[in-house]
Amino acid sequence: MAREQLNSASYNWNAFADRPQLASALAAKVADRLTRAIDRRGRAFLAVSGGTTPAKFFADLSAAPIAWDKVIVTLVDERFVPASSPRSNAGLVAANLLQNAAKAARFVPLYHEAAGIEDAATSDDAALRSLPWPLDVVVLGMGPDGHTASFFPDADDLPKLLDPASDRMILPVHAKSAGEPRLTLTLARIIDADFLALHIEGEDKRVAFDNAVAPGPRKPIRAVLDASPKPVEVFWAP
Ligand SMILES: O=C1O[C@H](COP(=O)(O)O)[C@@H](O)[C@H](O)[C@H]1O
Repeated sequence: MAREQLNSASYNWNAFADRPQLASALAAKVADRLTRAIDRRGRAFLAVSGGTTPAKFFADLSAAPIAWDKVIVTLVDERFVPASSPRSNAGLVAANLLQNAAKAARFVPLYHEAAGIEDAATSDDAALRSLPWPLDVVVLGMGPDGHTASFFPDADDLPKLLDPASDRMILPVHAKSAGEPRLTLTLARIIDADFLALHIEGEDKRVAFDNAVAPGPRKPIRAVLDASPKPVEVFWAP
């Protein structure tokens, strides 16, 4: 059900009675899109977000009976911390998604030891170029401030992160509100995806989303909705 058409893109609002039902539905949709990609091109390329929201969705997806050995999983963004850190998105993915059937997938992390975030982003960008772009599936999250990926409203160089014509895969992010330096997919790579979903939960995120799509100062999530050539599938539960 499309709640409203935006001035340059649209989104579809998929609301669920509770979070387990959302997790099950999103996992089934992502598994279906991955299988279609494998049927079409012999492999599938998935980018997922971290934070606190996706754990149940990851657990449901990890059990999906698909050809996980043909799936490459990477991150939409990463905090500049090792996988052993409780802040690590790679750690969240390892503990919740790369389990069960999904253990057979190939995981490509973003964090690696480097002199600094700029060096890490440069080497990530070079290393990830060999992956089978464009992404088949991207699942975004969103913070209460309207950030998505690591596109924080107070990020230095935010226009560069949000440039729909960027040829970069990965860029570094410095933002006071981010907690630590970040590595992020660029908006250009995100909107190239064959299937783009936004997974948000709770009344606070619904209000934040509604504020972001209302007229007014443009939040990063709105930049993604406006730039996406296809409707973004929003999955929400209270
Ligand atoms: O810092 C981050 O925040 C967003 C949203 O996280 P959530 O805990 O509010 O769901 C997340 O999508 C992103 O991957 C993460 O690095």
